[in-house]
Amino acid sequence: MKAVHFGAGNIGRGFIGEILNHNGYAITFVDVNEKIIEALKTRGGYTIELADESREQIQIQNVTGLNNAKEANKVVEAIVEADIITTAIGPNILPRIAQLIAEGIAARAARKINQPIDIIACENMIGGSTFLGEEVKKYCTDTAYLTEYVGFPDAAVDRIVPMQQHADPLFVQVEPFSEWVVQGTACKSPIRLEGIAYVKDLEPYIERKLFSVNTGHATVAYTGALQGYETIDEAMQDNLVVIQLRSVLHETGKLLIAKWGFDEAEHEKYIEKIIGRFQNKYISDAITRVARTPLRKLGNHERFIRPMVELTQIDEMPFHLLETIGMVFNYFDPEDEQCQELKEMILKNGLDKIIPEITGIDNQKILGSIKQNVEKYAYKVA
Ligand SMILES: NC(=O)C1=CN([C@@H]2O[C@H](COP(=O)(O)OP(=O)(O)OC[C@H]3O[C@@H](n4cnc5c(N)ncnc54)[C@H](O)[C@@H]3O)[C@@H](O)[C@H]2O)C=CC1
Ligand SMILES: O=P(O)(O)OC[C@H]1O[C@](O)(CO)[C@@H](O)[C@@H]1O
Repeated sequence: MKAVHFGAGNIGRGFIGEILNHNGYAITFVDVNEKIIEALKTRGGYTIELADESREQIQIQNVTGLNNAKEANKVVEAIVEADIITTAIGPNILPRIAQLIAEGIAARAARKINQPIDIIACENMIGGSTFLGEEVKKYCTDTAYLTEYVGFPDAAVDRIVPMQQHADPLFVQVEPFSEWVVQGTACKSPIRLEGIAYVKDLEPYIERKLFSVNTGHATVAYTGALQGYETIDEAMQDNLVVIQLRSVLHETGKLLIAKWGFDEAEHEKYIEKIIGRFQNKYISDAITRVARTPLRKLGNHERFIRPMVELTQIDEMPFHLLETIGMVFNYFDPEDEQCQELKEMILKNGLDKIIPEITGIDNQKILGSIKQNVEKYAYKVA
């Protein structure tokens, strides 16, 4: 059994690789990072370590790598031979790999491969695989083959894998918790992997994960940055940060319970578990990683804007989410291109123009509340 996985980064090696390998797959990782790809090619394996007191190590074997910038033809061949394709590359990068995936699918069609295949995007994003499917379709001439034999089931992937700084470029330390949920009804292949929960309706799961784990983690990052911290563990020792986190999670919790009928007591436990995960003393996670690409995180369907807007639609005013949104607009990491872009947009066009542009909101009352909070936290952009 063969898998092709795009993105040999933290979650790719630290979680997707583990599940695929556990199910007996030989994995071809596809990435543009030459150092990682070379190491995968020469060593054919790597180590995952659990970030808890056990420090348990899991050996991943039977892997190799391909550099899509230099070995596109080989990637096409790997897609022809694959039984499953996965990605963990970043939502913004998905359109950049769509053409190559389309070429691989065209090659499968030309060789009359009638074994259906699923392509699962494991990104922090609602509808990630569906989005990738639409991008791939733009490059497909034989859309009938695509429709019949290729599935793009959406997925929610949950495991905190921080930035890795080890002498071994492949070694990856991960939190012990993990969860991978896939929309089973959208699968074209009969393959079912151990370690993946296949569900009929993914929406409640992806929203619960994105609006709790990711909204929460990002809240810690932006509130922590405001307080001058550099790591999540530092920030989590500050009561003000934890109070903001808990308040935001109770706001999104209210929405999730009202919208999807999650049990209130169970959701409370879910929130507390997440807070415990952020407090993991065996992980030191950079605020810059969790707060990265703020323009993307301010998008209409993303972790802050969507729950905030939906809460207003059920007559709730999410003051804490609005505060965090104010902080995101003011967050600045000189190494992050999107921070630079956001800062330039604010300085050049002003808040009244850019807030609706970035968030996709047209409700004047909500726009006014956002502006108020951006101004309240205007500590860097001035
Ligand atoms: N790290 C985490 O804890 C989790 C991350 N995710 C999601 O997984 C995705 C990846 O995140 P990470 O693994 O943290 O990021 P990462 O930066 O560690 O990995 C991304 C990989 O994609 C590669 N890449 C970038 N552009 C490429 C291109 N054009 N072609 C081929 N490869 C390319 C990079 O070289 C890198 O190795 C994101 O969408 C993130 O939201 C989801 C759940 C957990
Ligand atoms: O900014 P992105 O790409 O969503 O990735 C960062 C996120 O990944 C995670 O580590 C796991 O989902 C979160 O805790 C964090 O918010």
